[in-house]
Amino acid sequence: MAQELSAADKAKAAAAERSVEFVEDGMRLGLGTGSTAAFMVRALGRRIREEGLRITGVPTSYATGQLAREQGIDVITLDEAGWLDLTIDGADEFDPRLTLIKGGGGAHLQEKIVASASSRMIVIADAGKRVEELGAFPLPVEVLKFGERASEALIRRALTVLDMGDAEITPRMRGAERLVTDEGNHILDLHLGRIGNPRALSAALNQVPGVVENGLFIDLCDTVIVGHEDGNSEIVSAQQAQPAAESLFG
Ligand SMILES: O=C(CO)[C@H](O)[C@H](O)COP(=O)(O)O
Repeated sequence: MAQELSAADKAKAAAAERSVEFVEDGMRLGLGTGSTAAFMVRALGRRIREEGLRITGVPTSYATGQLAREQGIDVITLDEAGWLDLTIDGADEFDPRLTLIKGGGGAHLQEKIVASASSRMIVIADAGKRVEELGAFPLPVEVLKFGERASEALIRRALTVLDMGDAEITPRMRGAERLVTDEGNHILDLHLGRIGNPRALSAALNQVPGVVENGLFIDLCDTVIVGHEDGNSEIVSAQQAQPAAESLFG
């Protein structure tokens, strides 16, 4: 017997189900990571089994890759795909410009590379992820293990220059151990409260030697599908959206 979904999962499932309506036969897809993205991967699996949908998928984490294979998706690497038609992923926060904080699941590095190699990025989220200003959710920064304390000190200096010097910085843990990302790195979470200028912050963080990537996604997402607990979903478009692939260098 199918298990009854919690209210929160109903909202995630509603967004995920709507998102796979954007998927067409033959597409090369970026497959996001997290609990909402997992609903999307399962919904794709259903379309493959029921409609014979043919797609190839590039997962953004080891976990998503495993689930995608179980669902019958033809999994390839990003380098094999070369270019992606669409990436569908979750997010931890999105603001009215559809700037995102991602990386709650520790996968934002691969997620950002995949989204940046896609013609389009659609985010699926429950309504609780919608904010007027980013920053209540801690901003993940992936750092090399080598010289991590030195990198953290420079991150602190960058935050101070940007008037956020008081922010707490905490190491991402998994139980009693440091979380190690799929790329073998650590994550530092920045507890900022509010991020006045995401672009300046992202640029400053990525200047620090040892920082691999931060969890701000700027001008990458053009559409958010918000799922609601009653099973309905709503499409939110950015006022000034750019195709994902054009956002970095025009
Ligand atoms: O960025 C992510 C993983 O790195 C996730 O997409 C984000 O954390 C949202 O996860 P969930 O759908 O479980 O709330």
